[in-house]
Amino acid sequence: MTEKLIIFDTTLRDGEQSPGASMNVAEKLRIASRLEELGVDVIEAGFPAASKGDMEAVSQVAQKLSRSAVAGLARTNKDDIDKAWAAVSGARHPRIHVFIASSDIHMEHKLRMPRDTVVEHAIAGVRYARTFTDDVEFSAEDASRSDRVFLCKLFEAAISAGATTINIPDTVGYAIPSEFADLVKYVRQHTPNIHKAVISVHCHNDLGLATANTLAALAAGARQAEVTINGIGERAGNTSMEEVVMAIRTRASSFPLISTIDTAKIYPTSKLVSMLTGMIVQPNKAIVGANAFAHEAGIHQDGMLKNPMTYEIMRPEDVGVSSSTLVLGKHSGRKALYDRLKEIGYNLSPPEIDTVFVKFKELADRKKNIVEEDLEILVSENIMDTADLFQLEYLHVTSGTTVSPVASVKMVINGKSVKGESSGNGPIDAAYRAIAKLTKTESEMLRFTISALTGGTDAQGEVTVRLKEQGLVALGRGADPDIIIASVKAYINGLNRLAYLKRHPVADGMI
Ligand SMILES: CC(=O)SCCNC(=O)CCNC(=O)[C@H](O)C(C)(C)COP(=O)(O)OP(=O)(O)OC[C@H]1O[C@@H](n2cnc3c(N)ncnc32)[C@H](O)[C@@H]1OP(=O)(O)O
Ligand SMILES: CC(C)C(=O)C(=O)O
Repeated sequence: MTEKLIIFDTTLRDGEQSPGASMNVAEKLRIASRLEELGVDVIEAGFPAASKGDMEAVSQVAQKLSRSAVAGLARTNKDDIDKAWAAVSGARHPRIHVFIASSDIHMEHKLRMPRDTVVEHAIAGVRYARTFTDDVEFSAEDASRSDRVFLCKLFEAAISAGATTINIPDTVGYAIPSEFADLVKYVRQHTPNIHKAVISVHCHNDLGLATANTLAALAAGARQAEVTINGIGERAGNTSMEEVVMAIRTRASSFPLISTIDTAKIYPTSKLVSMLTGMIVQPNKAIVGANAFAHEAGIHQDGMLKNPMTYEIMRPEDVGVSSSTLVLGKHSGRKALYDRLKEIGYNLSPPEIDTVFVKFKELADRKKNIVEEDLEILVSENIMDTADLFQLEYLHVTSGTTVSPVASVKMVINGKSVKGESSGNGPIDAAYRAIAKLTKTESEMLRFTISALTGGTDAQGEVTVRLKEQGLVALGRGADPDIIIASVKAYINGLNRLAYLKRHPVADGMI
C-alpha cells in the first residue's frame, strides 16, 4: 500500500545555516511561497529566537502561507518557545519544533547536563509548546551518535509530553545507511508509544550520505523527510529535496511512498534558491546540476538520439528542465555532430560530415566548448567553396571629431578590379556601404560582434557578422589588430558565404 511521505523543508532554517547564505525577510517570503507552490507539507521558516529579523521573517511567512504548515525551531527553554509561537501563531497550520541533544558528547560537553536533566528539559519544552499548538515536533539532536536505550527513553518522554512528530537527526552526518535504517527500526521497536507520532529523519551530508541515509530510513519506516533545496545547509549540507523526491518517484517499486511535490517545479525552485542564497549549484549535482541532463560522450549521444531512455532514468521535463542537451566536445561522435548541424540548418552528405568531423575533432582538442558559431565556421571553411568571388585590395578611411567618416575601397570582384567610396555614420558603416555598392548586395546585418583575441591596446580584434539576404543567412569572421579592417574582412567573408549559398540553393535554406 502506498503511504504519504511528509516533506519537511528546512531550506529557510538549516539551509540558511550554510555560511554566507542568510536571507532577508523578502527573500525568505519569496522562497517560502515557491516552496508552498512546489507542494511542501511543512516549511521550517527559521529559528525565531535567533534574531529580530528571523522572528519577522518566520512571522511573515506564517501569515502568508495557507496550505503548507509553518514551523519555527526552538530550544527547550521557555523564551525560545514563546518566540517560536509568537512567530508561527499567525499560520493556518503552525508547528513548534523543539530540540535538545541526546548524545553523551553533546550532553556532557555542550549542554553540561546529565541525562535526566535532558529528559526533564525535553518534557518541559514539549509540554509548554503543546499549550500553544497540537502540532509539536521533537528532535533529539545528534541522535545517530546517542545511546539507543537512552534515545528511546527520551522519545517516549517527549511523546508522553505531547510530541506528534519524533525526529531522528544525523546531526553530524556520521551515519551509514544500514546502521541508520537499523536505528529507525530500533526506535520503532523500543519506544512504546511511537505509533502516536510520525517518525522523521534529518540527515547531514558530511560523508556524502545524506540522501542514502534518508532513503534507508524511509525504507525502515520513517514517514517524514527533512530536506533542503539543492541540499544546502550547515557544513556539507542537508539531504537534498530533489534527490529524495525523485528517488522515491523513479524507484517507486522500492519505495511505496508518494509525495505531494509537483516535480516539474523543482528546477525553477532550485534556481531561485541558488540565486537568493548565492550558493552555486555544482554542475554535476544530481537532478538540478547544469550537467544532470547533458551528454558529451559520442556513444551516449548516439544512444540518446536513438532512445533517451538508454542514458536517462528521468525525463528532464519531469523536474522542470526544458530538455536534455548533447554537448559537442572532444568525446562526441559523428551522429551528434550530424544532428546538431542539421538542427542549425546544414544538411550535409556523409562524405561532407566525415570532412567536418576530422576538423571538428582537431578543434575540440584545443577548445573545451564547441558552440554553434564554431560549427558554422567549420562548415564554411571546409565545405563551402567561398574562396574567390569578393576580395579586398585596399581600404582607406577618414574619420575624426571634425570630419564625416568616408571610406574608399578597392576590391577584386570576379577577377575584375573595382573602386568605390561612401560616407556613413562611422568608419565601419562607411566601409560597409562602399562594399555593398561595389558588390551590388543588399544584405541585412543580423548581428555584429567585436571582441579582443589578445589583451592590451594592441590586441588582435575579432569581428563576427551574421548577414541575411534573400532568405539566406551566413556568418562572416575577420581578425586584425585594426578593428575597422577586421570588420571589413568579416563583412566580405560573410558576403562570400552568402554568394556561395546563392550558387548552391537547397530546399531548407542552407546547404
Ligand atoms: C543542529 C542544529 O542545527 S541546531 C540549530 C542551530 N542553529 C543556530 O544555532 C542558529 C541560531 N542561533 C543563535 O542565534 C544563537 O545561538 C542563539 C540566539 C539561539 C543563542 O545565543 P546565546 O544565548 O548567545 O547562546 P550561544 O549560542 O552562545 O550558546 C548556546 C546555548 O544554548 C544551549 N543549548 C543548546 N541547545 C539547547 C537546547 N536544545 N535546549 C536548551 N539549551 C540549549 C547551550 O548549552 C548554550 O548554553 P550556555 O550558554 O548555558 O552554555
Ligand atoms: C535541530 C535539528 C533537527 C538539526 O538541525 C540537526 O540535528 O541537525
